[in-house]
Amino acid sequence: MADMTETMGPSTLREERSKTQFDVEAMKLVWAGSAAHKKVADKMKVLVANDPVFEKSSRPRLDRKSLYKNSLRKAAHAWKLIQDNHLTEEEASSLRHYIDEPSYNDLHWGMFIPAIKGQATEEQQKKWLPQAYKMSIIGCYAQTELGHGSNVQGLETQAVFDPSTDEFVLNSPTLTSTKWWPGGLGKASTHCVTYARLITDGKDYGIHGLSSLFVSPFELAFIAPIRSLDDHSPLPGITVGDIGVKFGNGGYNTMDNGFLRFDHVRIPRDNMLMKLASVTREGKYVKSGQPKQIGYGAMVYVRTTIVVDASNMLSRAVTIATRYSAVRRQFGTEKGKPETQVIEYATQQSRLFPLIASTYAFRFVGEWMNSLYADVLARIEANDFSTLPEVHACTSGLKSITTSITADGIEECRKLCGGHGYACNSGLPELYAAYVPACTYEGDNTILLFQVARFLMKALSQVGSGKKPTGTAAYLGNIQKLATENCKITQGREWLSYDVIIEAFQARAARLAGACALKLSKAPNAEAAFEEFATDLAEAARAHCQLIIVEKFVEKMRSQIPGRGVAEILEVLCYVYALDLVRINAADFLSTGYLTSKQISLAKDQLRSCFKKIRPNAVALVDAFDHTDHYLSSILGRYDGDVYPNLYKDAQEEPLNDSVVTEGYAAYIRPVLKNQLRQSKL
Ligand SMILES: CCCCCCC/C=C/C(=O)SCCNC(=O)CCNC(=O)[C@H](O)C(C)(C)COP(=O)(O)OP(=O)(O)OC[C@H]1O[C@@H](n2cnc3c(N)ncnc32)[C@H](O)[C@@H]1OP(=O)(O)O
Ligand SMILES: Cc1cc2nc3c(=O)[nH]c(=O)nc-3n(C[C@H](O)[C@H](O)[C@H](O)COP(=O)(O)OP(=O)(O)OC[C@H]3O[C@@H](n4cnc5c(N)ncnc54)[C@H](O)[C@@H]3O)c2cc1C
Repeated sequence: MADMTETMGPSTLREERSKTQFDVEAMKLVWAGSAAHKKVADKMKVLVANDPVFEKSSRPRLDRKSLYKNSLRKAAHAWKLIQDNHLTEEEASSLRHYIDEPSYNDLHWGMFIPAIKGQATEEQQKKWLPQAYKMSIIGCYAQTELGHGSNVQGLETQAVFDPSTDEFVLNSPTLTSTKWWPGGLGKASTHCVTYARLITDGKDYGIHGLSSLFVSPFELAFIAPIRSLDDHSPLPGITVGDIGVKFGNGGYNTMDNGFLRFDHVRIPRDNMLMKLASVTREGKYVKSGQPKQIGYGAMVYVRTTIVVDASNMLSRAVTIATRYSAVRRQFGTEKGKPETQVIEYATQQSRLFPLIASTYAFRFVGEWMNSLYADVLARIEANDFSTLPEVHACTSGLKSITTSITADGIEECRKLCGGHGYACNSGLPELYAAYVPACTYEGDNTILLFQVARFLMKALSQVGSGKKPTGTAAYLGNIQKLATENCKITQGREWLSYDVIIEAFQARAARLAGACALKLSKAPNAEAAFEEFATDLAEAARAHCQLIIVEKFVEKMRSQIPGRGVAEILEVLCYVYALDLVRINAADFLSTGYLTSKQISLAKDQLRSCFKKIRPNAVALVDAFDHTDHYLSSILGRYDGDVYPNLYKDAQEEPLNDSVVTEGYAAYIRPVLKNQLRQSKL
């Protein structure tokens, strides 16, 4: 019998690690953001990995009911741990992160509570937040309906004020007004923040296009109790349930995305979240004076967290693909030598290394996004709403770009792992299934690019009237120069300059946006023209967002980065990130006339030379993400590289192999083999 224990995987990864040219421990700190964050993460990842309740490798084999029940068990166990160990908010959130399973908690903590914080008055917060914090109620965020998701103004659920009882009557007047998709709604939540058209004093305050005196173009938020706090049964007038199985095994199926219908359900007037607007005892609608956009605050918050999370999800996929690419060998046998590691192949590197670079790029833009969000919150507290449009554009655009690249990147990593990547035990199919809805939820990624495009068109029109754009749009103030002066480089090495890179991305973004603005300005109907040139506008928005990511990477590089060789290898990654975008978007750079084909060819040469610098550090660069084997849940991505014995072992544990002769043999195989199908009952 062949020796099943000895393989080259572990020694290969040991050798890879010995080639590292930078201090991995220092890089771990850069990745974590601070020593304090790292300490919390280290504690929580170990706590989760060592607790059998959080086992997850069997997930792809579980049927929906078992999967869901098991996720409820995990959520309950997590809550017990949080209470027993008096975990801080940061620790609790990190614990949930490492449990790595979509659950009602995501919506309760991620949207229900933020919506209350953002849209309830102080009095209302005092009433609802303590209950939510101690989880004596479980909440979700019920905005989307069967008929409308992107078009928030098209929502149909009604909240009609009845002054005779001082109550709102919530109603779902049509099939399409059924709330559809909210996570946690299907089976777990006792309450929801729901969005409805306010009708009071005979006027519909949700309908667009009436006299602006009466119209709030925003649906208003209400807290609706939906299940009994005694026995969890739906309350009178409530029809609620789960919408059914979703994409992939495991994946997002641990979540109870739900449907909900209101049949004239009465809630107290005070359940309307009244920070933005209120309804008086007499039924008079009163605006608070805060900008209407505050009503979309929960979305801004969640989009920020999604940007921050993208690097994490991509880091998992690239860790698996990088380690496995080092372990996997195909072709190239020289006498007496092992076959070539697939990571040596140029095409493998050109697909994999830019994804490692994107992971770091998204990490740094996520860090910046967090600070931008904290800044806008502080300003709003001080009644300064001036940066809200920019923050909305940034969260929308970066959510769109980072989730699209991450979802595609996870799938690319699966392909980089060949056949074994397709097996669930690679961890990649489930990661993709759980992640890919991020391209749709919290705003479809195309729709969100249009928000950026509108912001850019507005900024450009202000430039036209002499106003200087600020923040991420500041470069548009320089559009005259950016639109006329082309790139001057003649040598490949000149590409390795942050100024050259930033100017190239600014010029491309400014030229694309400028061309759109010109087309719109010539059109008789601005809205129709926006639709006609929507594809160009989305391209301009994408270019603007890529510029932001490049700029934030460069900003990081211009800060102090301690640790032997850390700044040096990050610099290479920064160039890989930017130059690969030049390669992918060569058509933009050429068509806008900023670069020549020769300059693009020089950029590709530099990219290739950067890959050579990444190669000896590739495994260490993903080790720096510091993921536990539990969190990765991937045989291909094991830290020790011991892939083949574990793939073999896992196959032995496959339930189909419980019986040597399969259960269906007598009924369905034997009759075929024996030509007895006509006599047998199927
Ligand atoms: C913790 C992680 C948990 C993850 C789990 C996630 C589970 C998923 C949850 C969900 O999916 S919840 C549902 C989310 N739904 C959406 O995202 C819907 C997408 N649609 C929209 O956001 C909006 O409808 C729209 C596309 C932005 C269009 O808005 P609207 O129809 O009102 O028209 P506009 O005229 O375009 O906008 C008016 C005005 O408001 C500004 N604005 C729009 N959104 C925001 C915002 N979020 N913040 C600030 N400002 C906003 C917009 O720029 C316009 O401004 P002006 O041009 O008038 O100045
Ligand atoms: C897993 C998951 C979890 C979710 N959780 C929640 C939740 O907790 N709470 C909640 O309220 N909602 C939730 N949602 C709903 C989600 O927010 C919406 O599905 C999302 O906003 C997209 O809206 P839509 O489904 O209406 O897409 P649609 O708008 O119908 O999009 C369909 C297609 O049409 C295109 N399109 C639409 N309008 C335009 C236009 N004007 N111009 C060009 N193209 C256009 C889109 O780009 C897309 O390609 C969840 C969804 C999913 C998948």
